[in-house]
Amino acid sequence: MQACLQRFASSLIVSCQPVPGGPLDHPESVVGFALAALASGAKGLRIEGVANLRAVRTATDAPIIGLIKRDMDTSPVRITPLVEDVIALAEAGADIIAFDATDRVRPVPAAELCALVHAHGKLAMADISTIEEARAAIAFGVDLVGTTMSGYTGGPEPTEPDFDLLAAAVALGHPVIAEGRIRVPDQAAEAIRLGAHGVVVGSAITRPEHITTWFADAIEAVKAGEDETPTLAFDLGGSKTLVALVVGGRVIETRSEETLRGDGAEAWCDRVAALAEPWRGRYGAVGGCVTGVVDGGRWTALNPETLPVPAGFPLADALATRLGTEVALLNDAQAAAWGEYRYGGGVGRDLVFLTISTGIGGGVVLGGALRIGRSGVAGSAGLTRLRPSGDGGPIESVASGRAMAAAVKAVGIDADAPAIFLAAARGEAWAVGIIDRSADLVAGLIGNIQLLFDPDIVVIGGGVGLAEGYRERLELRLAGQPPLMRPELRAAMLGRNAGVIGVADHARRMSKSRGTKK
Ligand SMILES: CC(=O)N[C@H](C=O)[C@@H](O)[C@H](O)[C@H](O)COP(=O)(O)O
Repeated sequence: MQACLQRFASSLIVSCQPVPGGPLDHPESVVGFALAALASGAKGLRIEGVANLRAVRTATDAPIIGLIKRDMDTSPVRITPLVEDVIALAEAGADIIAFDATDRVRPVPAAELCALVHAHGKLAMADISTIEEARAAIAFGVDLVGTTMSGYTGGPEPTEPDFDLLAAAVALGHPVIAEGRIRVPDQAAEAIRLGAHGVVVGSAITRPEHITTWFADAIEAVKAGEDETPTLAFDLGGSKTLVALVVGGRVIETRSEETLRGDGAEAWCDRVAALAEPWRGRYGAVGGCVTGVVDGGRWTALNPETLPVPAGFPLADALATRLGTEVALLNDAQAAAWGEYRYGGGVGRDLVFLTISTGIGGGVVLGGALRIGRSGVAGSAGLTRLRPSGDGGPIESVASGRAMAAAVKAVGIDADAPAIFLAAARGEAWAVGIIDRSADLVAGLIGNIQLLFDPDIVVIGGGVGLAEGYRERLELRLAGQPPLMRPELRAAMLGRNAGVIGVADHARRMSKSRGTKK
């Protein structure tokens, strides 16, 4: 059966699920969608319902993920909840059987469904919504994990795919299928870049009703006066260069590639322009955020280890020449702070944003304004020291993901930050100790930030900041503060896109204010 997995490795799987009750909801259409998809590059299919599955099975021997959806009064679980569903799918010819493996009230334990799938000689795919569910499913033996259920277990439905969950699941070292809200080719490509074993696309290929609504809504929004012209935004970081088309708080398309550290600033600017080239003519304002300080259009490294930017590089001019328009620039953490303030975890509140990631950065938004500072370094929390120099350096050099990895390497353990968190979740003392040390320092930093700015909230982002158990560690350490000085922590909501969303909004504002200046 493992050969079946290989047949769609790094490939597209098309979910052929018509809108229930819609004009295309019958087996003939499902077979039509399936054959059209396979004729055009898809390597696998995802099919709902026994009648559809039987019809498609007769038409092709391509790998099929089968599922049955049910709406039950007793459980919110919809995808293949029952023993009889697994049996029916196996008999109808599914190669892989997908079932909801979310941690919710359910008629049959997910582990039992998994065992039953295996007993029928089929592969088991767990549709999960959190990294804990992924871990649990792998532990009880599933062959594949899918990000299918992320965003569908309560609360408002997101519009973007959950690539943070995908990356975290891939790090578990088990095959992962990227599924849910993948609507444009660049998102499918990004999922593969992040290490997905396969990418399931459904609505954007086989639900004309949904696709039509996306177009119609966009047109209606223009009629209603909302500006739907995309803004071009980019985020040039130490490991990745991301360009995006952004409308309001939505990223509608992205392209990205690795930042080649040795190439130098002129080449990094060339790459931004090359990545944005296919979108020429589609965007209005242009904004970009970068690791390091931007002051008066010039760019300087804050920490050359992140990216060796030459001091005072004329970034605004270099980009304006390549893109043929003015480019509004921000430091990446400041841009993310603004994004979280406008559209994410701290809309409209006085906030300090802290990203605890490879490095540690931050941004301050007070009274509705992003504080850039005299030289552009406002919010650079990772560079602060809790004691005068000579004590082992800035907080970032002890508490960041990179520092944590370096500290364990010094004692002979080879583990990056995600691996350290995994080891801590298994209860390994060395890993718990290193995370605690980081949380001690960052909690001290947050306590000081609260006293300096007294913000409504402190928004925590970054791979380390959002890793399992980290914010709880911070809360625990801050719980003893007197109520007046106790920070209110919030999780960042925009993930990897916070920078481009924030700087796009900043760019729109800058271009409007240029337009109104006579
Ligand atoms: C949450 C849930 O019930 N998802 C279902 C799972 O089979 C389908 O309705 C989705 O269409 C499928 O996951 C593909 O996603 P998208 O249509 O966004 O490309």
